[in-house]
Amino acid sequence: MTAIQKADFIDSVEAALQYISYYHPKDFIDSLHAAYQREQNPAAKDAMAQMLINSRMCAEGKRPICQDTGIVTAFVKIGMEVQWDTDLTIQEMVDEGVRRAYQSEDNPLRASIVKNPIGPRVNTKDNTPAVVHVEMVPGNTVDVTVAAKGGGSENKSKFVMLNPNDSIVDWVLKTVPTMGAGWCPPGMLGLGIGGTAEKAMVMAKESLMDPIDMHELLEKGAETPVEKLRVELFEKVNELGIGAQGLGGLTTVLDIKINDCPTHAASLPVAMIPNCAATRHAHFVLDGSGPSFVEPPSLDDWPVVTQEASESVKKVNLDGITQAEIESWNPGDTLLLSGKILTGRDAAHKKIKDLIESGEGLPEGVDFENRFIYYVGPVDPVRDEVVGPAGPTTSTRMDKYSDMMLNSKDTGGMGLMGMIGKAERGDVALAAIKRNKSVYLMAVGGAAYLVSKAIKQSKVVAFEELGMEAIYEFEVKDMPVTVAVDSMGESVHKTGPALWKVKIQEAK
Ligand SMILES: O=C(O)C[C@H](O)C(=O)O
Repeated sequence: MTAIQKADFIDSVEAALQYISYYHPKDFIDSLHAAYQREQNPAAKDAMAQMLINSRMCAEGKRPICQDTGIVTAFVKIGMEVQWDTDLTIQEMVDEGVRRAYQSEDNPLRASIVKNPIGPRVNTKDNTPAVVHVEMVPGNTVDVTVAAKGGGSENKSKFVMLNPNDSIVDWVLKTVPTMGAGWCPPGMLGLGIGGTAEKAMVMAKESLMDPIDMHELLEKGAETPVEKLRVELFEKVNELGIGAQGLGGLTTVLDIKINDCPTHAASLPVAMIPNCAATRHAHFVLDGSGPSFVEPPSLDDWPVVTQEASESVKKVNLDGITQAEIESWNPGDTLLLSGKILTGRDAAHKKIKDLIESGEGLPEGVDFENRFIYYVGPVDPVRDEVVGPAGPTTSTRMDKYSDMMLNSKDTGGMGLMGMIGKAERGDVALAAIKRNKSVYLMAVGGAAYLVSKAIKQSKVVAFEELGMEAIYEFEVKDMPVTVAVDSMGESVHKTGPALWKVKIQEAK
């Protein structure tokens, strides 16, 4: 029998979660770098450059790759000959490891978990609880894989119950374009095929814990039905031309992972969960000899990447920006923003809406008129930081507030001039942008530490009780963004993928 000590388990979970917050897996870096070198769309290539530069910065600075330091998922496989020396359950021990990792004084992570999902969605402040999957297996060790899963990619999970003779490929190729870019491609798609609905989803999630090996599979040649499906989906999903950050390009997925298992004769359950540019998972085994810590990588594992200056870079001062200047920007233009911006995301927008509808109005000192909003929930600062990693959240979730925020004050709106976030805007937002001759700018998701270096001042101006979802005022200098929707309502997230899908087809 092997006795596993509570402290060893908790210490190992804490260390692994800290590790994955700032170290990408090497297989991910190698695969992303190869995709970067292949990429022919300058905008997608620049996005991947920012991700790679950010990744190396995080490895050096030991600060989070993404401001969304995720909801923790743990797969715990307990050997049948294991004995526990603990007064806590597996869930309680994992949660204690999460609490310590996310409340670290040296590298604080972001508390992203809210209680009672249907309201009032109060933040739990310590990022617990984790989602824990426990299994009993033969042997005398405890095998643990932990992952930090961002909300942007998790929100794009899909499930379908196909008929036994339906085409999985057809369903995936129809579904992936509906997922937009909120899952921060390039990443991976994890599929769970078979079992029952819930079994398929767990298989899909667990498949994402495997290292990226598509390059090796292509070299070896696909032999089994699963390998053949992986290769077919890999090639055909990339032929969609969605590209990095949904800007259009050659690489949308770096790998396709598939777990499968027996299922009912009448069923073909298929779950698909994307993993994003912040792919974060680590594996360790406890054998009773003490805690198990993942070996830190060498900085030599990271390629040296520099950003090629784009010809269309425009330095922009948002303080005093004019309507004419906004209307001069074209889709795809690269801007370096300086000046003051306000932040706000899901919870803040709901509060603003409630305050307006109740007639109470905005808090003293909060005025969006002629301002820009940045959809972000930052990590708390540490040491001499102004703010922790602060990359964009998915803008699409705020589409329904576009009229409220963009319409002029004399028509009952907030009079906002522009929005900054990531991923595509839906038709409601595009119409509001066009009607108000506003603009939507895109910052790269998955380059949060790099983006934070452009933030020179930060203060909470409203809704402090919302934690990372409060309204902050940032002062930025040379914050890199791309014009994603211009004042005419043209969206690069529509034109880019459509153009590159054709280019890829023509090049075949
Ligand atoms: O929560 C965040 O900061 C980002 C989120 O993961 C998203 O991609 O929308």
